[in-house]
Amino acid sequence: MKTLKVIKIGGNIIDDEQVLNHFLERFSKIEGPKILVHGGGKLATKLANKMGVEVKMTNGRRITDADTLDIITMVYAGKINKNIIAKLQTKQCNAIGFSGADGNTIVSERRPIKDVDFGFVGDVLKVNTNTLEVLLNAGVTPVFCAITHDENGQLLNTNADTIASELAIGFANIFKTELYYCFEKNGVLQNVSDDNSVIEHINSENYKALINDGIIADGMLPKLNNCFHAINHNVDKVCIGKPEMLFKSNIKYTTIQG
Ligand SMILES: Nc1ncnc2c1ncn2[C@@H]1O[C@H](COP(=O)(O)OP(=O)(O)O)[C@@H](O)[C@H]1O
Ligand SMILES: CC(=O)N[C@@H](CCC(=O)OP(=O)(O)O)C(=O)O
Repeated sequence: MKTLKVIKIGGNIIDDEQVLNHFLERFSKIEGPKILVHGGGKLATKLANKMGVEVKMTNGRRITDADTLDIITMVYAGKINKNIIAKLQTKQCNAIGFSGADGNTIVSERRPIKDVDFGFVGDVLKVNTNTLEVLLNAGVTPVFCAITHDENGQLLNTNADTIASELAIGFANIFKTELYYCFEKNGVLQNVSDDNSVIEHINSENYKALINDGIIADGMLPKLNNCFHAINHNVDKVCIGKPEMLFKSNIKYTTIQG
C-alpha cells in the first residue's frame, strides 16, 4: 500500500509570503501522493473588518452569514487557493485547487441549530475519493480550501482542520494515511509560550488531564478533537508541529496515539 500524506497549513504560514514560499518549496519535493489543505481564517477576518462585515466566532468556529460566506469564498477558494496553486506550478508540482464542491469531493450538511446558529457552516457527511484517487495516482496534487457543499447548490464553510482529518479518514482504506497539522509552534506545548516544552505523545488519557489543567485551550481544542477522530478511524499517523517535522529527523513534535 502506498502512503498518502495529508498536510494542513494554518493561517500563520499562509500569511507570511516568505514562510509560505519556503514551505511550498519543500512541500513540492515530497515524493508520493500528497494532499495540501489550507486555512486562511485570519485573512478572512482582516478582509471582513475592512469591508465592515462583523466577525463573530464561537468555540473557534466562524458564524457565517451570507455576506461572510461571500468573503470566505473569495478569500479561501479564490485568493489563497489560486496563489498556492500558481506558486506550486513554479516548483514543478502539478497542483489542482479544490473546494468540496469541485468534483463533488466533500459533501456536508448545514450544521443544525442547537444553542448557536452557525449560519452557512457545514459538517462533513461524505468524502468522495474516486476523482481524487485518479489524480493522486497520476502524480497530481490536490490543494483543498475550507469550503464544502451540500449537493443542493449551497456552499458551506468548514474548518480546515476538519477537512484535513475527513480527507485522511476517507483515504484510510486506499492508502496508508498520514495526517500532519503544521502551525507556528513546535507542537502541543506544556507551556504555550515556551516552544521547548513540546508534549511528544498525547493519548486519550493524558488529553483529558491536559484539558482539565487548562494546558490545552483555544484553537488547540478542536484541532485535537480532529486528531483523535482521525486516529480512531484508521489513519496511521497524526502529528502536530512546525512544517520542519516533515523534512527533518531531529525535530520534536507531537504525535497522537489512540
Ligand atoms: N497547549 C498548547 N500548545 C500549543 N498551542 C496552543 C496550546 N493551547 C492553545 N494553543 C493555541 O492554539 C493555536 C492553534 O490553533 P489554531 O489557531 O486553530 O491553529 P491554525 O493556525 O492551525 O489554524 C495556537 O496558536 C495557540 O495559541
Ligand atoms: C467554520 C469555520 O470556522 N471555518 C474556518 C475555515 C478557515 C480555517 O479553518 O482557517 P485556519 O485553519 O487558518 O484557522 C473559518 O472561517 O475561520
